[in-house]
Amino acid sequence: MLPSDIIIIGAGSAGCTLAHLLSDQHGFSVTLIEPATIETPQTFLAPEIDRTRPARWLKLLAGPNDWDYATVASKSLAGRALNCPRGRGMGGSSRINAMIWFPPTHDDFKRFSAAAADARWSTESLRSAYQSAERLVQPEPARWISEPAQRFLRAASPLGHAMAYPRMNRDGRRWTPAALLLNSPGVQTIRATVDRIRFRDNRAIGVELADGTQISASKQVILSAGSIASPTILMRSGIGPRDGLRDAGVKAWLDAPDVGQHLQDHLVMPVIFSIDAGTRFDLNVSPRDLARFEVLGQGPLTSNIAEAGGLFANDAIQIHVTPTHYLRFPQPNAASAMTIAVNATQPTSRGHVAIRSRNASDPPQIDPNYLADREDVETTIAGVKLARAIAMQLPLQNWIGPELLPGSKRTSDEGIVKSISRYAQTLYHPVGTCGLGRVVDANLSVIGTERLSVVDASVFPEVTVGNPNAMVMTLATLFANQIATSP
Ligand SMILES: Cc1cc2nc3c(=O)[nH]c(=O)nc-3n(C[C@H](O)[C@H](O)[C@H](O)COP(=O)(O)OP(=O)(O)OC[C@H]3O[C@@H](n4cnc5c(N)ncnc54)[C@H](O)[C@@H]3O)c2cc1C
Repeated sequence: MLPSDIIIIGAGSAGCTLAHLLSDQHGFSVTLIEPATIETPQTFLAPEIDRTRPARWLKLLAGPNDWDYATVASKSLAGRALNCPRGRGMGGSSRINAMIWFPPTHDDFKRFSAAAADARWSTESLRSAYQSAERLVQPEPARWISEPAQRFLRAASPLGHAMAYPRMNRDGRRWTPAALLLNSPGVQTIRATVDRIRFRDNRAIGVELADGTQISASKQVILSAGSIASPTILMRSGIGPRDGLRDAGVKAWLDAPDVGQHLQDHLVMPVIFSIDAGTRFDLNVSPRDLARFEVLGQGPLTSNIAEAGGLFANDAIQIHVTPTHYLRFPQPNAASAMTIAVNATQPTSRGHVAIRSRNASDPPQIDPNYLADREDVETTIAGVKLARAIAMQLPLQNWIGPELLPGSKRTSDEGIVKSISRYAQTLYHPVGTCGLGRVVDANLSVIGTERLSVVDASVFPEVTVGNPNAMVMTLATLFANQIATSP
């Protein structure tokens, strides 16, 4: 096989966007490497409808489209280990995510600018890259909003910036950046798992797949395997914290202590209220609603569940509202409920990702170190109180039922903390493990190497205030422009 100009590892949000831009707009030949989904006789049939209908996205988790990682057990979470889903297959985490399109804020851009310390990363350049990404995605406004979310929007508007979230959908159906590759003759896709990156001296020359096959690139290798896998591929390639790598049986040729460090994630606490069974959200829709969806792309099946929310308390708290019991839906016996879920937008706790061995099929150690910093606990408590305050506003107050979680008896801060430690969940936004200014420079090149870049959520210097996917695609767009104009 002739080497292409560029190898991209991982066909997720960043990888698909990059492959499209580098090939179709800038004329590079690209080899894109993405593992096949794990299909078993039991899981083979379900995913197609689950992938199409937004309301069924929770059904995709822990199935063939999910790497289905878990975090280490955490003391601050009452000894719980959390599921850590990551998308697998074309589209990556966009393939299984909640589809919320949340434009990065000006403060997000400022944080990236400061970390890059380079004129090409001005807030104006980032905004322009965002606008290009938005033109690719063409996010859709919500096509249907449940009654709980409608009431939330009216109740919460006086208290902050409440909104119905735009979606990464087309005609009311899930859309992922993998669709950008449907007419990309310059992109050759290989369905395989990358084991490691190959080097000549410190210059990346290609990759080795898990089956031992070697593939070469003549110009560049780009790592876009996401916040969990990208640092582990670097580590298996001998780039990472020397001591940690030695313990895993890998000799570090480049001691890079920050690889895998600074893991940051949004931890979400669901505040759950009972609602009347008549307004219960159900996946078993009527034939009429099924037809509405199939023919018009309208109706309850277009709900992404996390329909609305917004930023509150000077952007310190984000809210996601679902017309469901956050912890039980889509189980058929889940109580009729709505959830006002809250999270600190800029958590200060940091964790890490590490490899346990040299074996690519060994799941990594993931420790987000949630709530290690007291400030994150305080902000989450404030979020729970805010959710309760919103539930007391009209038109929710005279409609909503009793609080199920934390429960109206848990009024003290200690009581709320107990509930947070037992019930808080990942909001699925891990970032920062190959951080800009720490592991990669303003070219997104791995510091100490040549012709190797990381472009995905792992390079975020800080997590975005809102949901990160729009920023991931912004980064890919900025990088594609940089590479096309570099000598
Ligand atoms: C359940 C869920 C819900 C979410 N909801 C939202 C939301 O509503 N809005 C939002 O903005 N964000 C959301 N996110 C987060 C968002 O989807 C991610 O931040 C974003 O997709 C990350 O993009 P990425 O390119 O960094 O990584 P990914 O999209 O995860 O792509 C990484 C790719 O690399 C591949 N890969 C991994 N290892 C290897 C290997 N060894 N060899 C080859 N390929 C490999 C993976 O299979 C994957 O396809 C959600 C995430 C999840 C999991």
